[in-house]
Amino acid sequence: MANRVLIISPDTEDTRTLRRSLGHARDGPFDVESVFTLAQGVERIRQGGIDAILADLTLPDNQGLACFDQLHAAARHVPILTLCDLDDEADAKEAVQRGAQGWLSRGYFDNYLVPQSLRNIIERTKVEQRLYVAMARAEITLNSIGDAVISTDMTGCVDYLNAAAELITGWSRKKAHGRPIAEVLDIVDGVTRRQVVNPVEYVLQSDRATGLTSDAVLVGVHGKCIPIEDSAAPIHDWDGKIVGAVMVFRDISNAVALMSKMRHQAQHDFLTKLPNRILLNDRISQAIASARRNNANPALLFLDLDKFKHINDSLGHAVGDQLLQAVSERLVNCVRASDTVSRHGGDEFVILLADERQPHDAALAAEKILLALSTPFLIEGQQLHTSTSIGISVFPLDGMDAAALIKNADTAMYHAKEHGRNNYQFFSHDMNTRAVERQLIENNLRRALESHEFRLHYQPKVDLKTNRITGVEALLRWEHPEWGLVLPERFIMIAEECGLIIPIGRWVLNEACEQAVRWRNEGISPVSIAVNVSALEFRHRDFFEHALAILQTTGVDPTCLQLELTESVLMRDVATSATLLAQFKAMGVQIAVDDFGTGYSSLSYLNQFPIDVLKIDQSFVRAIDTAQDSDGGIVSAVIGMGKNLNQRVIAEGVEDAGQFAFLDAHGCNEGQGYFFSKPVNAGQMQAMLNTGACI
Ligand SMILES: Nc1nc2c(ncn2[C@@H]2O[C@H](COP(=O)(O)O[C@H]3[C@@H](O)[C@H](n4cnc5c(=O)[nH]c(N)nc54)O[C@@H]3COP(=O)(O)O)[C@@H](O)[C@H]2O)c(=O)[nH]1
Repeated sequence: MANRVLIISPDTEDTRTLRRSLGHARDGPFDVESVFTLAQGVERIRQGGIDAILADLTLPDNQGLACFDQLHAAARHVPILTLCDLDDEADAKEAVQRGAQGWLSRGYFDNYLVPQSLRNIIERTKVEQRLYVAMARAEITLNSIGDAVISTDMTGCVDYLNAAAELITGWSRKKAHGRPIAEVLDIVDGVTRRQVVNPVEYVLQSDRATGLTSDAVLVGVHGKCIPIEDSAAPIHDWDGKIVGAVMVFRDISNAVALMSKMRHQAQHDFLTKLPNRILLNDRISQAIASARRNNANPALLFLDLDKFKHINDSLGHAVGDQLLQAVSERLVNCVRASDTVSRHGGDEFVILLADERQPHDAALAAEKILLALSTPFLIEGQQLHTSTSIGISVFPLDGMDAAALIKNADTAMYHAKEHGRNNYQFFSHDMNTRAVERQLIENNLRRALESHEFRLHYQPKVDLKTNRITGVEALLRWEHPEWGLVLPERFIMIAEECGLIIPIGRWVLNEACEQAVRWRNEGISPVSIAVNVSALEFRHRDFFEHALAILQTTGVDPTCLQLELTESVLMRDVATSATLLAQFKAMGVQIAVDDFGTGYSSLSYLNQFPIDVLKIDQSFVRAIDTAQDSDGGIVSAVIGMGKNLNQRVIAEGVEDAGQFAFLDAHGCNEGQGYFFSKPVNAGQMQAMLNTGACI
């Protein structure tokens, strides 16, 4: 279809010339219309269909630039060429500044140039129109999509953001414009939270498209962290030269949440929400790997609810399900957060005690569980009683991997069932015996104090030169009504582990002080009584206050009391030990280091403590005259050290005349051991004290 040109001119000659030249144009004629005034021109433009305008700016109803402005306002998207005299082109030039496409000089309306010029400007306008539409389409599309788009120039400064990018980053297009991309897109690693290289920077440097590492997190302007997924690509100009980069990214919070939900579902039991077998296996493998590094003994507890089937069958599955949920809750409350309670299926649960150091800890956990499940469950208004049988396997003794440990804990659980249910059994026979023995002792210890089953025996310490008794060591004995005399080796450690050593230790100190007073009242000259103090007692916050109270109430002379502490007890917290010892020392209480030589104390630290006595451990005394220490080098070294530090040295465990002679010859002050006397009861000790020598 021919292009339609509107001529607006009062000059009929100009109009005729132009009509002729346009009507006979070589590439096809134009449809030409003409009007005389601006008002007529504006009216025609409004009707539409005009492709180009040739306008004289000297019209009867308006002239010059004002005339052009009005015309341009009416025909914003129609190209205009103005007509002017050759010697009066100023307005025509200014009109170009205001939007005209050019001008034609009167008298030079060339038959070839005029149509050619009109065709050019009409074509250019059409191209611009198409470009405008394309840009508008792109803009609308970019602002309608959910993906965020951001582009930069070659310096990495932002020059465009779509609506989604504004929403995710929190930056408006206006504020972001010209800012460095790393400022607008602060991207960190989702796991380490460390800054990652912005993909746009990579693209600008490499001229290559790239994707972001997985786990990328965008930190928005208000610090909100949004997991994102993105890709970035270079923008090239016509010559293929890189001029910037564009990055497309999207908020994947929902996908991440969904994925984590699916992962959780795949690894957890639907009913109880506990970890399932898959997750348990994974945790066991992790615990084993860490146990190899840390020398730990993770343990597995395999639980089967006793008579659960009966409850399920008689009261229905809904009640059974609720019972399983309630049991799960109690189990979780019985263990540490670092342990894993899992449901193995049905009424079976497996618990991983991840960083157990001693198999005994597994027994304690099992007891706690038995106790927790012994309280009835209240479900749908009914009281339900259940119990559990527990099998225990311990790494590495009972298995080197998850499968073996689970299998053996399961086997042990069957033994527990055979033992009458509601109990636990270790897979290993030895451990079972030890656990049972330990439990038995702990249970009996708990009532031993109230039942007055403890006694003190005394062993004399003897001056090696004079053979006179210099003092006694109080040694605890337990007279069990059925087992007879129980030695401390069998129960002291258990008492420490369950905390009973605190009341027992207080009883020992009180009894020793009362005995010293009883002997004094019997007319025996004051004798030094040594009492063993364990780590837990020494560290107890009230240890000093209690000891002071005992000294005051019994009325014993503090200089007659000696506290025996091992090196390891002293070294555990040097500063606290020094302070505490200084307090005792200020009262006149004597301090002895027991089992000297078996610990790892630093001599410079030891020097900080107000020590009166060093007790050479029996193992060194025993080694005299044996292949281990044929010349008694260790013993004589300790004796020499004690002398230099002005401390008395007592040799423990002296059993024969050879040891006695050696110690005496090397200047050891005192000795203690079966060579002089075994520990004896208070009456027998009193008889010796009466004579001053061992009988
Ligand atoms: N915290 C407390 N610990 C206590 C208390 N009473 C004792 N103990 C500690 O228990 C360990 C074992 O004590 P016991 O069975 O009484 O053995 C002592 C002596 O009977 C034994 N001994 C003494 N002479 C000889 C000897 O010639 N040969 C030989 N084989 N054994 C001998 O040595 C034990 C004394 O050891 P020590 O305390 O190191 O002087 C023991 O570690 C006690 O400390 C208590 O009330 N509280």
